[in-house]
Amino acid sequence: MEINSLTGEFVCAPTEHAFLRHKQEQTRSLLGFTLTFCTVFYLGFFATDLAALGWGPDAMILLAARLLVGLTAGSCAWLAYRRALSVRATRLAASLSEGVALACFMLISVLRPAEFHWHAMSLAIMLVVVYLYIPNRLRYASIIAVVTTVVFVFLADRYGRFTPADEFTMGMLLVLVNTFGFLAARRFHHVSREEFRSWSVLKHAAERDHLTGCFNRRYLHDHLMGGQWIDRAPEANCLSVVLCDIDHFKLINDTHGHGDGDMVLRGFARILQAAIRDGVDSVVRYGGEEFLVVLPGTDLEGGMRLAERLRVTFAATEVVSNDGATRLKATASFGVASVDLAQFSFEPPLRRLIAAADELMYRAKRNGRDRIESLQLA
Ligand SMILES: Nc1nc2c(ncn2[C@@H]2O[C@H](COP(=O)(O)OP(=O)(O)OP(=O)(O)O)[C@@H](O)[C@H]2O)c(=O)[nH]1
Repeated sequence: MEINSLTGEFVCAPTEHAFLRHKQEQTRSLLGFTLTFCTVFYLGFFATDLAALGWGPDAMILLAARLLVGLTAGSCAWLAYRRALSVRATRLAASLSEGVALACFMLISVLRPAEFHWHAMSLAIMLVVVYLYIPNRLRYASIIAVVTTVVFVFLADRYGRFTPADEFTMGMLLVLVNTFGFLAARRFHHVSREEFRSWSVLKHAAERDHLTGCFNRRYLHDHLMGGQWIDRAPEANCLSVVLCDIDHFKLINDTHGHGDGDMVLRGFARILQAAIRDGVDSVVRYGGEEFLVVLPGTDLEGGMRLAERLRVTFAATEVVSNDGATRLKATASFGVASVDLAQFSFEPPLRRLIAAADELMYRAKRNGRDRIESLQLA
């Protein structure tokens, strides 16, 4: 999870995407709040246009410009609050509001040329808001801020009444604001990603089994038992589970040692994880050498097909021992239970399915091991 020191983003695109999705709710509400705040102030500052220009055609032009900013930023704020905007749409709303507000600011500066000193200070404050308060990608915020600064300096040179010393001071001020804004924003992006990295490590440690990388019992109880498996397949009309247990595992431990036993466990877990659908199915280390596979949207036939594939693959797989000298082979027994969710009145179904699959798995053991027993729950 490396972070790019210039952009403040994760180098790995899927990690960056996961981070943005994780933060999206917070980003949307921050965007809504900041744009509302900016809209109120932008409109309120019409009072300064009146003070400078009085009621007249120029003041009316600026009123129209300020209303346009209010309309754009206000609509984007409303969308951010009310609609589940995507990451891309949120950035577009931020960039659009910034672009319109800064373009109107240029118009204000040109129509009030006597106050370019004040405009330079106002621009400095607006750039801080662009870099730090309106949530946007750092590279977009930087481009908007730098382009605005260049246009403003050009207009100040053309319409402002500056001495060369004033012009130099204003240029230095704007360079300072852009540099400070960029560095502070980059630091903020970096820190929030570091937080996400720590959170991900803790989450992984809390939910996963250290030896095999499969989900642990805590995850099963906290996330799957409560019915959250449905989030992974909202359209599912059936649910299956496969409970699998390595045969005579104690013998492997006793013959080859716990280290080699661990290698067999890891090898089995790898086969299970490679066989499931990413983001839909879950593999849980249920006990010592017992694993549970939860399959939302898979019927009994699908569950049995998967179990057969797992059985054959594991039986054919040789696990190399820790010292590389021995090739270990093992088999596993499987219990497959399935339920048609439309016909099932017991809540929650997963608990019942696991109990049934456990019974079936022990039946497979009694009937000779390296086999599958299955049942459709009525
Ligand atoms: N190496 C290793 N062994 C474990 C781990 N967790 C549990 N075990 C061992 O797994 C073995 C399970 O043995 P049993 O429950 O008797 O089952 P079995 O020998 O597989 O026999 P059947 O299930 O009836 O085929 C025990 O010896 C446990 O000590 C682990 O993380 N690593």
